[in-house]
Amino acid sequence: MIQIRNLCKTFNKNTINEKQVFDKLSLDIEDGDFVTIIGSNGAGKSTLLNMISGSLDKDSGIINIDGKDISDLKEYKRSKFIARVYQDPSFGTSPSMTILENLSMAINKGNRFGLSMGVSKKNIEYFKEILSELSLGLEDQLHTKVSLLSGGQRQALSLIMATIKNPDILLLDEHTAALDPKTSERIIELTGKIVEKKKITTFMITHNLNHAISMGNRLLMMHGGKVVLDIKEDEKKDLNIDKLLSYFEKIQSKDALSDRVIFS
Ligand SMILES: Nc1ncnc2c1ncn2[C@@H]1O[C@H](COP(=O)(O)OP(=O)(O)OP(=O)(O)O)[C@@H](O)[C@H]1O
Repeated sequence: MIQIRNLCKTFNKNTINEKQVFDKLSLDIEDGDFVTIIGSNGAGKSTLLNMISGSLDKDSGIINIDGKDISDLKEYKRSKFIARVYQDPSFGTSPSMTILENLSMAINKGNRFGLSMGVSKKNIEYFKEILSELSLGLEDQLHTKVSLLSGGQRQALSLIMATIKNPDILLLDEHTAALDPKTSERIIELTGKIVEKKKITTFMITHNLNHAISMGNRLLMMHGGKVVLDIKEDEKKDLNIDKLLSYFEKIQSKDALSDRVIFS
């Protein structure tokens, strides 16, 4: 279980650019939850994932995972159990290396041995098996440099690399936003399959409301550094775009109302 308690984060403190993103944010996530996160620009979605992954330090607060506070643990230590896929397909892979080398590196992550240890005959067979499930023909291109792959192929590879060692937590930050609609659907489908098979606790930021509704068992809407909507299980199954848009409108009208109060 992930317990976030009283998380505070302000960028550029005591400067003209000071920006408070979180003021005592608290959130509980159950093991195996697949949480989709939506919200306006600047709502704090990426900052939340950055603080869970450790790429950003907290100001104060606690991030407990299975009862242990990890909020002071360095990012590289957290990466043993937290995996991440970014919006840019080039982030998760090494373009100058081959598919085989990338996968070998991923399967060796955290080991003290060089990547050659991962290039065993057994692993090659395993890599071919997982790649063939993608139906992208990558299993026959093990020696192809990743820089020659399309964005969708690279993102599929990034997902496989991120999850090959069965992380406890998977952070997806708009990981299909840079892909064309058809490829985006394929990567979403692959995401669903991997998460279901490996039972990984997953956070997926998306601006695609269809994906936010169709994927996962829980939906969070963030606004101004707060979780303003938290829809779980059965309620989420009943959700549709119209309902979600009406929630958005309510929140925006609340904002307009508070602006009016401030300026009146
Ligand atoms: N490294 C940083 N330095 C200064 N301000 C930052 C930094 N990272 C984020 N912010 C600010 O914090 C706020 C939240 O940003 P964040 O990227 O978390 O929003 P988001 O909900 O992911 O938005 P988007 O949908 O646009 O990606 C924004 O106002 C942003 O400008």
